[in-house]
Amino acid sequence: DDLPPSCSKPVYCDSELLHHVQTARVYLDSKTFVDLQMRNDENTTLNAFQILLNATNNAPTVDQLRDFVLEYFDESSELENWTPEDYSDTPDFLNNIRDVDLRQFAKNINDIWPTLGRRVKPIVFENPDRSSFIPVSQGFIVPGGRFTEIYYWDAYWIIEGLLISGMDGTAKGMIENLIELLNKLGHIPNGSRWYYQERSQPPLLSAMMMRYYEKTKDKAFLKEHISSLVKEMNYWMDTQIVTFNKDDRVFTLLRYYAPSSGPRPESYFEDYNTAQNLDPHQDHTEFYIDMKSAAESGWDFSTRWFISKDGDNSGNLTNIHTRYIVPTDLNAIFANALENTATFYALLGDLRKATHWGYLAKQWRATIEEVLWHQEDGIWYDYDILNEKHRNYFFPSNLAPLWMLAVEKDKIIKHAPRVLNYLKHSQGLDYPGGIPVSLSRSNEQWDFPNVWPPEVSIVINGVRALGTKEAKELAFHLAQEWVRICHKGFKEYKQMFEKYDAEIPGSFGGGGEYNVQEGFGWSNGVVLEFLNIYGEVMTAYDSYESSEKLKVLPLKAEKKDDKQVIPADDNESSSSTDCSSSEESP
Ligand SMILES: OC[C@H]1O[C@H](O[C@H]2O[C@H](CO)[C@@H](O)[C@H](O)[C@H]2O)[C@H](O)[C@@H](O)[C@@H]1O
Repeated sequence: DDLPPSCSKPVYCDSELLHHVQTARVYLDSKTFVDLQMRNDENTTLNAFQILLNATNNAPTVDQLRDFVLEYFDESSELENWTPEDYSDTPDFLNNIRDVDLRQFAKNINDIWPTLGRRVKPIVFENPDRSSFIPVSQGFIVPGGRFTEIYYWDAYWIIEGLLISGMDGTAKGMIENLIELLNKLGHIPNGSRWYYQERSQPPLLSAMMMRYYEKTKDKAFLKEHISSLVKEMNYWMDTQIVTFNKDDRVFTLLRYYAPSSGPRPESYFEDYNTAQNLDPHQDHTEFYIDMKSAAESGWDFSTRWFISKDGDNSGNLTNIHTRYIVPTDLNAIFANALENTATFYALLGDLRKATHWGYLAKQWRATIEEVLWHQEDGIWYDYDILNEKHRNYFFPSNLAPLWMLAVEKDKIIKHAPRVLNYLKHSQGLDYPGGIPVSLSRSNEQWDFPNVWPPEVSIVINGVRALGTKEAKELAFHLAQEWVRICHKGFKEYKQMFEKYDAEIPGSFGGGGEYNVQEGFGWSNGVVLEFLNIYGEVMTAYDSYESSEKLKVLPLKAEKKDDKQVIPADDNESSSSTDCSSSEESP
């Protein structure tokens, strides 16, 4: 076929070497091999492997493969630990958290940042062809565990947390790295590894820039990078656009689509084996594209991307058809990015361009309303363009148009009671361990019972955006529940996890193709986000003891106008707090 391989580095993406090492399961986690550095240049490595193939009649044993890998690859990391210069163990925001236990929890989370700080070793810049790491100039915060590189959409929640911790320079460096990757590859890859080259992740770059600008008012930085932000928007419009029918009308929106040949290199064994279970009429290349497109969504993997013969979400990975699903979150993020671009141009004084992007943003919001809004259920759903119907399943991403303010203000007011009603009856709020990412128990990691912190953030900020008293109370309640769940887990395991278990409060999630990871960038960002918004009124416990503690702790900083403080029914301390609210962008 004419498709490019997963990347332009054969050792890591497209070679007999990759195929043999990964299918022989030399390492239990497929990512381990593609993260190794070569001791020699690429040709020397590939030629040496060819000699081994010739000597073994193309069938090297696992031991021979293991010996080869040990001889030609090096397990040392491309990265060195890095303590960000702007890290402080006593950041100001701690003073705004009234509850003593939560204040300590926030401090513990803040203290995790330096443990996740990394920068690329100078040797990788000197020998960039010996590694799968795409070097970047600034230090950065990694998600944690096996994820020792930059991840595109993780960076959004990490940056939110960094800004709260007063680490504006580190947040800026994270954005600079993403822009460096964008300018090198023409788009931002899934992560800073070559094997992620041919796919991206949810396009949150401009939202990151907006968060950074709101905090710092750094117009010079905006001016320097506005053309890169536009470049990214054009990349998505050039490559991911899809035209489809709904109710005999033609619409255009974005979908995830990541065409390249072969299995995902970092999960080669898993994809290759799943492909052996495809029906004889199913095309392996198409299957690999849909797997990579799902990875591009960040939801790898989920029944969200399954379309069975009956047009529902049943089945397994062999039913994956990501490219035929128009996602709520992707289009909401994109509408927000269009609006941000308009705002940025207005700030920079270019009103002609501001008008152009603002017009596109309005169009995108109108299409979201026409295509994704489900009139009877009162919520936004993904749309199946194969079967021309909504995918009426509960996902936190159903709230993404609100989170990203991709809904016109008058529509928000109109929809608010129905959205709240939908949520209450969705069963998505019925679990003690948080809001599950779906209600389908599929054993995939982006399905029940897993709770993913960024999705919790999407729901809660989506509910906040509804703006009614009832919505504000629900948002506070959900945020407090979530912080308490993470606090419980932290006390028990001394860890923040990448995902949690909706059925067991504070416990980690599972399923999918790798063990649960600790660290964890976005989980830390989301807890800090809620403590920053509600720190004055949120409590770690309902007990008398903690409300007593709460009363005696003085607040150092004055109450800020830009915080939305919600009195909660179950929180007596909040009854004396003034209620203020403001329209905040997401
Ligand atoms: O190695 C398997 C997959 O791992 C990543 O996905 C998961 O971790 C990412 C980092 O936290 C996160 O962004 C993603 O949402 C998770 O599902 C990677 O992004 C995938 O592309 C990769 O195949």
